[in-house]
Amino acid sequence: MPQLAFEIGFLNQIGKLPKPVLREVFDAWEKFGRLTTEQLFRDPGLNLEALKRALDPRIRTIRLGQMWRGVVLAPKTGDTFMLLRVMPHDKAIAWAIKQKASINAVTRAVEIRDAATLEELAPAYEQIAPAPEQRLFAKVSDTELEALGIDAETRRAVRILTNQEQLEVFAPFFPQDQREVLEYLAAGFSVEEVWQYVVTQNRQSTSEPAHDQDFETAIRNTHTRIALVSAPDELREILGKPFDAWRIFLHPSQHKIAYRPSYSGPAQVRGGPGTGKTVVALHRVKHLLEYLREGERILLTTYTKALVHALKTGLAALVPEEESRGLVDISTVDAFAGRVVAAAGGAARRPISGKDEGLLWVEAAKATGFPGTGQFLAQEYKHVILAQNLTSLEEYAAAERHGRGTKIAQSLKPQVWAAVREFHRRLDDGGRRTYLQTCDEAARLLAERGPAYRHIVVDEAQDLHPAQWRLLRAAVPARPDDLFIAGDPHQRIYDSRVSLKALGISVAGRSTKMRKNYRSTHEILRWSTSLLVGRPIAQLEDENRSETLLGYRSALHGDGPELHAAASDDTEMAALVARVRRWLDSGVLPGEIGVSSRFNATCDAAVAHLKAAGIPAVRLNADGSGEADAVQVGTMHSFKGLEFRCVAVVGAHESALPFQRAITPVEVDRLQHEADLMAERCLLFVACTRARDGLYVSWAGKPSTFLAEAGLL
Ligand SMILES: Nc1ncnc2c1ncn2[C@@H]1O[C@H](COP(=O)(O)OP(=O)(O)OP(=O)(O)O)[C@@H](O)[C@H]1O
Repeated sequence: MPQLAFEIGFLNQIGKLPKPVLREVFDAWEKFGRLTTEQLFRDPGLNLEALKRALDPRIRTIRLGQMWRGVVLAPKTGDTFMLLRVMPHDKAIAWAIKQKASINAVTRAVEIRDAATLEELAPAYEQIAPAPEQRLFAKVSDTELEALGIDAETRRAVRILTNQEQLEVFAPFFPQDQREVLEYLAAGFSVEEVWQYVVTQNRQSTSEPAHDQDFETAIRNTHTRIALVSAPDELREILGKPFDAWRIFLHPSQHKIAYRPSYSGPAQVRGGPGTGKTVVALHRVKHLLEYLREGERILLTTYTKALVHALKTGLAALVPEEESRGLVDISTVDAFAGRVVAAAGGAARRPISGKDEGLLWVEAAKATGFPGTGQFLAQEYKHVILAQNLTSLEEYAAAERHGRGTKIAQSLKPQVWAAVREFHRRLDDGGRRTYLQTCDEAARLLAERGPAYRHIVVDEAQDLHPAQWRLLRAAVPARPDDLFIAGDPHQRIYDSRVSLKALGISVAGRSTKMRKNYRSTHEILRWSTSLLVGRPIAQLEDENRSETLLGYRSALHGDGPELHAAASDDTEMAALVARVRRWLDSGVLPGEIGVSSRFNATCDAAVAHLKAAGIPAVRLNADGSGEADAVQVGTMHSFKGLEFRCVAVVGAHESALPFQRAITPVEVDRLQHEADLMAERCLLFVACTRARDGLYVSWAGKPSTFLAEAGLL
């Protein structure tokens, strides 16, 4: 029976297509399932039309109402058709006649290339190309390229390219699997690495097509880009939830990590923003649920409440069975700690806010006559005393102060310790406790009473403090598949420096890096990445090693970020309103727009201005819930882990980023000063990388120095 499969190019369009056109797609899909191949070709409603000037006679169009057409691959043999794109009539024809379909000889998957555009581009670049040995792929032989699936037609274009920028021009037109190979090679990976990271991933479990026209087999081999839908409800769900493409296509490299039967100990998945770490973490939970024994439970945990909300929604979509999901607790690490302490009947103590904690340190310093600042004490407490779980002056006196930039005399340590005791006393008197103290106590309780979970899956792991890691370590027995950790040190925005290795959590041999971004367009990504390029970022597993964004890339293309320099706060807000209105006018829904700023006050102002202009807008609740069909406005911290179709980053002025009050003065601690600056830079990076299709960055007066330093102005 014939069938209409869906190619990722079409799936990525779904969110932007008018609803009536999607209904037409649904009807067409049904028709493919109902008629014979012969009837399909003769059906006047469908009009499976061959195109006169088509480069590839197999590429045809189908009617989707009066104005729209679907571009379809109609192979000569077999009865599986493939919908590639949906466009208005003229555009569809213009696009369709330029495309060619082929089967990759190595991955055995179907690929589509814009052969006409490649032909058009090549001569101009050939004319300006330097000597062959100076070109981009000069060091890779034809045999090697062929072994990686680069066919002769692509090689002709490849041999002209001189640099990365030129590859970017050609890339969208290359066949998909081949494009990925070329991008990896250009990023400096060896032929062997590309084979391992890319080719073997894309050719998993494939059957050999019988001949070079056997598209039937090749379509079924193309797990990463083609969805075969068997039930109407399944298709309704796909068409109704445009951003859930990941549920259909877990890339093989993601699948391999998420569904590996077992890891012999803690495992880690890392990668830049939007590489699918959260998606992989959710799939890992699904996998672990399959094998969970009676009485066992899973903890899925992260840093912020907003992300907990997103994880709950994501897991509900992936694991529809409520009973199964009931075996997973989803909460922040702090909330988990609170539950452990409460369950043990510990005295109820209110958590103290960061601001009040700072004040308490100032008071403790004053009361004990400590000669330094409250800020120094707070950081010494967090990064040395709590981080290493030091419980006596003797332990503190003997401890290493790794990562601290100020030396302190041995003779001063008793004074530090006296201030710490005073701080504790004041907390006790007020019936208060810091979040990290609660984690510390919970870890101790679990160490006495035994672990609470069989598996723990951690998302956004880069921001957890050693005390939180100790809690997680105590909450799960050291067995295979105990901890699954997803994180990205480039997005470290809270001041926690952790080396998993130093905490006894070794992921050696079980750490995988993902490099392909599925969220943002290449243009947004390249711009945002400039903020961090060349700046050393410590790895999560071992702080003495650096993480890089080498090979990090996106296959999506679109507009680059739009920058706006305003003269005043008011004109900046007026420009924001105008920008949001343009997004809305182009069909973006209010809930698909995020507005982010460094400060709460700027967020409030943005909400007020948007509302005054009649645009629904809400502050993003700490728990991530809230009105779904309004523009979501939140601080950069609260945007962590989330994503929006369009993002406006406002208030990116010199006085806001970096925010001087968040930066420890050099004289208090040099290393801390640098770490704080980096966290502010990462904050801007996090905010910008939440955007899928549209990014807008504005400031009033002078722009943030981060923008100029990164060459982005
Ligand atoms: N294989 C895939 N195919 C298509 N889309 C994908 C795939 N994997 C992930 N995505 C989509 O990419 C986006 C980013 O995924 P996800 O949030 O898991 O990334 P992340 O690495 O956790 O990002 P961040 O670190 O920035 O929070 C999501 O919209 C997700 O649905």
